Amino acid sequence: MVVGVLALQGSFNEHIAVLKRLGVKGVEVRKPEQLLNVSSLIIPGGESTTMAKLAELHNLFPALREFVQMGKPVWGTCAGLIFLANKATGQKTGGQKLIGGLDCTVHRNFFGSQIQSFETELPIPQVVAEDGGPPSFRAVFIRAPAILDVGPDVEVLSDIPLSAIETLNSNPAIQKEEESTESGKKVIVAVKQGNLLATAFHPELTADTRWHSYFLKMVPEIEGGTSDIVSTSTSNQSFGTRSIIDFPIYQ
Ligand SMILES: NC(=O)CC[C@H](N)C(=O)O
Repeated sequence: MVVGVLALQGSFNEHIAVLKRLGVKGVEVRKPEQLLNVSSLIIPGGESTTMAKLAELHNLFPALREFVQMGKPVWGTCAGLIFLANKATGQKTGGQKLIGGLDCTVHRNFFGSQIQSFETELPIPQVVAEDGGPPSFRAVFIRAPAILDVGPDVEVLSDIPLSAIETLNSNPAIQKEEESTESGKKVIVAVKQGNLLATAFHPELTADTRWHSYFLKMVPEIEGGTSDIVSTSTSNQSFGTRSIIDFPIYQ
């Protein structure tokens, strides 16, 4: 099995390059039938409105929604996060089509325009951290969205204090959010909900592969993925031949 990367637009090459560095084959997905050949999917950053139009053109929405609903691991980065959200605000007039499945409201371009893009160090979530690795990761936000609220099944992995982003104080969306956020003035930038992972930042643009490794652990078919589950199993079956329902991670 290989990891699919939606390759309509955006930073799909960069994701494929990181997968390659981790010894995993990433393949470009542009047509619905190509989803049948992949175990999981990364939806890259880019421009979610354009991506939605291209997905519509290629008749990808039914297959993408089915892929999500089947419980296959899907990771959306930035525009990919918007694409996976159940609800988006800050959209262009007329809205945009979303795959949905991720129970959250995402605000497009939350941190401002392209020139207000920024990088910052954020603490690495415990589940993503690796032994001996640095305690933080470089989070690259490019005209990024932020998650404003999440449903009960959504686990928050990372958030960011609005006060940390000085240049953004002039952004009306942030000011509004600062007023409405009760304590700590934070917005959410990374979440997990079952088979879905979403990040507002771009790990594929850094040398730190820990977010990709974390996603790969959600993909049982990959050699090395969920290895702790396999090693504690009493089964002698080889990793690659076990059925998906044998893996507790899918429950
Ligand atoms: N880096 C990105 O993916 C930017 C996302 C873009 N602002 C959008 O709304 O789609």
